[in-house]
Amino acid sequence: MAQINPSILSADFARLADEAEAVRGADWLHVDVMDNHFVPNLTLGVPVVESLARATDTPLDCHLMIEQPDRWAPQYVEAGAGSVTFHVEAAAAPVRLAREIRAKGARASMALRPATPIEPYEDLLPELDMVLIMTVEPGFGGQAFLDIMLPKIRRTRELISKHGLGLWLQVDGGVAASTIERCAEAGADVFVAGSAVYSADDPAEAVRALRARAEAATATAPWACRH
Ligand SMILES: O=C(CO)[C@H](O)[C@H](O)COP(=O)(O)O
Repeated sequence: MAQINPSILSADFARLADEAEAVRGADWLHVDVMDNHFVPNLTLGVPVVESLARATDTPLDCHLMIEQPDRWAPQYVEAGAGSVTFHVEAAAAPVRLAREIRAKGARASMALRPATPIEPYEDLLPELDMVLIMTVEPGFGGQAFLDIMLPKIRRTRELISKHGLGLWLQVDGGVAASTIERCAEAGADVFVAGSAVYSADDPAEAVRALRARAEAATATAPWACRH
């Protein structure tokens, strides 16, 4: 089943509880944590995640675009995140970090910037619950989808299948009605969408429409019935 995770980067930060409610029916709420070091933008931190976790029933998928994720990621699990994604480019000890996130009770996920290949990290896959392939340079919403990431999505899906793993494959950046089918056909099954959801008149309906497109595109894919 395709999962749609609206990114609150495109939401009104003064009304986060209402904006979470506006996408009721979404699989997860994608929370972009940026530190103005790993990426040139600054968003929110642990206290906001704690408040948001109390304010919504939708599980939180925290994407840490920060330096020193080894130090900070466990705190996001304690704050209530159900899934925590760290960037492998920033992690000092990714295996230890993934194990710590899982041991604390959350799903562990590794993100790759557009210029980072998946192949060097093949041996890490069994330690993870999800891989996030960035389809824009991380830092800002509303950017154009990078088509040149499609081969990396395909390659990552091949490696997941080769190892017989059930981990999810998430894409983030420029995901919209015009791009989601290509991502799904390439092997993605979890889709982050910010502007495409929050700029819609009815964000909950935008989530349903994106999910229908992704599911139609992957109906015949053998990996698409894992969850
Ligand atoms: O991680 C991100 C940016 O670094 C955002 O989640 C992403 O860009 C979503 O926004 P949009 O769907 O508008 O591209």
